Amino acid sequence: MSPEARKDAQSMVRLAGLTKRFGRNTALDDVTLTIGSGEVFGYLGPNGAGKTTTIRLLMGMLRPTSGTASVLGMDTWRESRGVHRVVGYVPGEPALYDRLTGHQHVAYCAHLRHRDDSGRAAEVADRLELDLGKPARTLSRGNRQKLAIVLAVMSRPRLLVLDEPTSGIDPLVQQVFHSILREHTAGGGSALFSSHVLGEVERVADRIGVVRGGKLVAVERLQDLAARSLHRVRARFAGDVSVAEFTGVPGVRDVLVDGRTLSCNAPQSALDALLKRVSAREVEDFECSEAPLEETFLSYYGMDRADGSAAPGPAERAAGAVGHRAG
Ligand SMILES: Nc1ncnc2c1ncn2[C@@H]1O[C@H](COP(=O)(O)OP(=O)(O)OP(=O)(O)O)[C@@H](O)[C@H]1O
Repeated sequence: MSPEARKDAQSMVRLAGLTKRFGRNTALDDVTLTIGSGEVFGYLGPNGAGKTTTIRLLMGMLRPTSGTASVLGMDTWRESRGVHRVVGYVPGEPALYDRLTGHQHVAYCAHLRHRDDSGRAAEVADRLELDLGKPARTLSRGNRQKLAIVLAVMSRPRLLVLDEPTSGIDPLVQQVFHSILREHTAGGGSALFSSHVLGEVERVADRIGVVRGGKLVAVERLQDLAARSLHRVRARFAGDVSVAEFTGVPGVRDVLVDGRTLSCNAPQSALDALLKRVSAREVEDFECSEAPLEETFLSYYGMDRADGSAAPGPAERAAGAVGHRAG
């Protein structure tokens, strides 16, 4: 085995210069990334960024224009059958057979894989509070999503490919899903978890990657993002202040001044310098609180908000200024 092939077999997923064009539209542009054993990789990007294209390339449903995608050293296009044996896939819109019940879906998938996973399927369905006795056409969106999760995890795959798997599922059941995912990684399994918001992946991802316009613009460990967690600073002064008084402080971002009030975001490392600037003026009111991780993320990467609205302008300008390209 060549050193390159050995490296491939060690990493669960390996994307190398992966590019997909549809006519003149480049949906995915030179993406290079590895996902290791036991790792959950949160794959984030706004609508149309290239997440689903990446997943379809990974599942061998699309042929790369250039570059390669492999799972456990198997090329996802040329060796897709081998790849499908080790991957569990939860699509964004699960394709189910309307007339078949959950049990019948389980039996059908078990038949395709030549193995009986019905015990494991029943256990997962029970934990997700899903009734496997009902035909798919009678299931709500959230329950269809649960059935797709059961079908993906029941064979204990090495890799889970999850396309916004918890959309439509209530928060308590999402927690159950997260514990199923943790058990999967504790056993050495990996997951690629795609979403358009950090909130969906932040409790389970080890690393996050941000894709935008087909390019992987940043890859970062979630704990490093947490370490750079921003504080929201608000101050009201006795007289008018100017933006210029606060913009020069390294690390301070999203500075807004409205007459006598200042609002900005700052990592902990910038607080001392910022406070010295603030206290150079007469302060009437002051507030400093740690921002939720989602806000730190929005500020650095300019992603969509959970409610679908765009991130503010300064965040957009700062996007890509931190983090690093995937290697
Ligand atoms: N089969 C196709 N033919 C032509 N263009 C396509 C095709 N599939 C995807 N695209 C284009 O590729 C780009 C990336 O799309 P993709 O579906 O991968 O984005 P996404 O990040 O999954 O978005 P969303 O979050 O909305 O699902 C878009 O510009 C899309 O219009």
